[in-house]
Amino acid sequence: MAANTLRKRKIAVLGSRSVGKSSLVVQFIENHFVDAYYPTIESTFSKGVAYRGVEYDCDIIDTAGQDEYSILNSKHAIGIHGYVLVYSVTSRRSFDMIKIVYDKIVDFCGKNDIPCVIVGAKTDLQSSPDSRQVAPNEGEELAKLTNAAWVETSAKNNVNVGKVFELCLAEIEKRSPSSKTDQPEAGRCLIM
Ligand SMILES: Nc1nc2c(ncn2[C@@H]2O[C@H](COP(=O)(O)OP(=O)(O)OP(=O)(O)O)[C@@H](O)[C@H]2O)c(=O)[nH]1
Repeated sequence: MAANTLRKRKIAVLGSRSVGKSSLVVQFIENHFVDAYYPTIESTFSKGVAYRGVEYDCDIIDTAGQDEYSILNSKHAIGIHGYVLVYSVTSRRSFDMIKIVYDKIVDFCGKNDIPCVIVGAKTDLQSSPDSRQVAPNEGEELAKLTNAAWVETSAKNNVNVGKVFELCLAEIEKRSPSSKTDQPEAGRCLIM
């Protein structure tokens, strides 16, 4: 029982509407791709993920799409160990939203080293001319700026989907003061 709770990790998936957050999560959890678009309200999925020989019990929270005016829901900051921030490589606007969402998380958590993975989704669409609006090096640059990991994916073709969550666990674990705790930083009380 204690061993299980030690390895519980909560990951929130955030980003603009329709960038492919649910498709990424559904492909990861259920191994299939949904072509239709159903706007998400919020869903939580659980899955065991092995990382470096350790099995983590991950809760993955698929959120409703954000825009610049959305207020960060405290449920998506308190008790969250790591973030997956998704943009579509076919949407410059969704890429610009990543920094806005990241800054909201930083403001909410009161610290600027947040375990996160920035994901450029829908790479299978880049083959049609002019459809790619965000170059890979822009994603990499943003990841450097935010001290995050970065990867491009296609939920449709199941490219790099598992890697997203492995990278997220890596970002969480490298900041973890001790593998003996399951309390995320944002969930702790700070007595001033
Ligand atoms: N070609 C392609 N289409 C994708 C991919 N991922 C998602 N889509 C499509 O993009 C649309 C939106 O995908 P969703 O996964 O619902 O997007 P979302 O970010 O969860 O949307 P919200 O719930 O509104 O925030 C759907 O029609 C998906 O089929 C992908 O990797 N490739």
